[in-house]
Amino acid sequence: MAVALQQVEVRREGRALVAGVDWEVRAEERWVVLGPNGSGKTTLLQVAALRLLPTRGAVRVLGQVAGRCDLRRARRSVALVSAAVARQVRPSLSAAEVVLTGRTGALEPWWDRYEEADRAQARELLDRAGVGHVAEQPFGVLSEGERQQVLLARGLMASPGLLLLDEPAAGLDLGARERLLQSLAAVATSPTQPPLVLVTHHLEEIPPGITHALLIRAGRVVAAGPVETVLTGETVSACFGLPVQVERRGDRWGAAAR
Ligand SMILES: Nc1ncnc2c1ncn2[C@@H]1O[C@H](COP(=O)(O)OP(=O)(O)OP(=O)(O)O)[C@@H](O)[C@H]1O
Repeated sequence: MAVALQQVEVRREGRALVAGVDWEVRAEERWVVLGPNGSGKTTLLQVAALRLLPTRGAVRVLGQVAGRCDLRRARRSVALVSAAVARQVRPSLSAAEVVLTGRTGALEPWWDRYEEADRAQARELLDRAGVGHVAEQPFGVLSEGERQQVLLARGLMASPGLLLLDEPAAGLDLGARERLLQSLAAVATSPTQPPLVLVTHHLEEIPPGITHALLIRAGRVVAAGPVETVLTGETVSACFGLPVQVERRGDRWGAAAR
């Protein structure tokens, strides 16, 4: 079991941001977490990333029990790709350095020593994502689409046991989104890659290979399970609070108001 949450609750300023969450992610599963703005998706991802301890409930990630393990060590096996990570990166670092430092989750190349094999792996990850040509460019000048590919490569560089992505396709144009979804699908469909959890607002941003979905509204789980049973008009309407029609076209999803 990669993630096991039992009755997890996170309270801030007297308010429950998430409550009563039971959720299990197995090694072979690839999850999408969907929900409206402010429903608690990022909070839940932070808990699964061992970056946030819940106020109540039990959290076990990759065999480590939160509150009973060395969190700094345990966190190293969980890669988190998010806008918060992107903001921490020094803009003058090259794309290749951003990926390379992902090996240990460092923010500066001088924090660690790297072998030639590490540098080669960073280059290969960028090539595989189709952004090898920006390897020597400063991260700060990259387009949003290139940046997301670099951040995904950085996450994979750590050879994580769990890969968590918070809204990776937000703000991307159609082409950049489709290229990122291709990279994500390659990870999601590979049996040698770790379990993956991807947070999004849009069914159109679900990459091929996603097997399970968790729908959350106002901090509570509306539905969780295999995509075929969870991504229906009824549950997605309940989650977003408006009547929507859900469509599946091949290995892609879509939704529109009814
Ligand atoms: N540290 C905090 N203190 C108080 N409230 C917080 C804190 N962090 C988050 N919140 C609130 O918790 C709620 C859930 O936030 P969260 O970021 O988890 O939602 P989300 O589903 O990821 O939202 P979005 O889709 O808009 O990114 C929001 O109402 C937010 O304002």
